[in-house]
Amino acid sequence: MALSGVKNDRGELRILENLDELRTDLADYIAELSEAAVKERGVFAIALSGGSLIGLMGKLCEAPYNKTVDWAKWYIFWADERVVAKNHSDSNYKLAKDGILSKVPIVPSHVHSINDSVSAEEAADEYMFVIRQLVKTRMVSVSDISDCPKFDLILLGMGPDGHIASLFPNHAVLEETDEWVTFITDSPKPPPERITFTLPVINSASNVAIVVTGESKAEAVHLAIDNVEPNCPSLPARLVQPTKGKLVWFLDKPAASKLDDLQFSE
Ligand SMILES: O=C1O[C@H](COP(=O)(O)O)[C@@H](O)[C@H](O)[C@H]1O
Repeated sequence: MALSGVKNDRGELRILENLDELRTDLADYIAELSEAAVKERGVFAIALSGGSLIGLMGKLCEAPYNKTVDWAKWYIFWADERVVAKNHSDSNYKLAKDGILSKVPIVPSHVHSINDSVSAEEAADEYMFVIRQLVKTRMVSVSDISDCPKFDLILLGMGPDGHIASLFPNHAVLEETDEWVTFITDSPKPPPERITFTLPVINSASNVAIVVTGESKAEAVHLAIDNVEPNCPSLPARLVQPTKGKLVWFLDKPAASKLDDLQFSE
């Protein structure tokens, strides 16, 4: 049985009994947001991450979602990408293509992955340009309080160190507020070269979901969500605070095991 509730200003928590329930709840959540965005705007602009998230989204390729989701209206982006060839096993694009995009009727021209034949800096600049064009045509909305794109949904995973997208703890990239997309060449987790959405873009989204499973991430979940002393100001996951949008955490029980005072109604 799922536990669900709101914790302080850290968003909605959904703690699922097991991975199968988490996969179903996540698929339902994405399908509902897709339907709402298509009804309101005619399109659904979704940004993916890599890592364990993609496997956890797998139910979207199964019934009923494979038939009921309006895939033709999806515009796909990446919240972060490793600067490797698209057919490299480290590529977040390849992970999503093999795991999801090749299994549902997405329009190929709606899939916006990075240019894998240029430097990290050029790839970030080009990606930002592409997003800018799609903001101009309103395929991606624009935030009314910042000049940032407002994605309908940004899906994030979180590493055991609390990193989200390619925003790592204590890294200067956390301070980047001028650009929508930036790059790093010294990622503490290989591969070193990556592009990433910046915090202002993540926090301008209409919806942000952080999907975390496993006991190895329980401490980072506690530091990201609970009122801890001293506060962890540079823990990237704690800096996800959508200005007007909604933040939802999808956790399995091991990932939630170190949270303080869980008082939820079942
Ligand atoms: O390197 C990355 O790691 C994070 C977390 O991955 P996970 O396998 O621990 O879930 C991922 O969200 C990010 O997109 C990826 O580039």
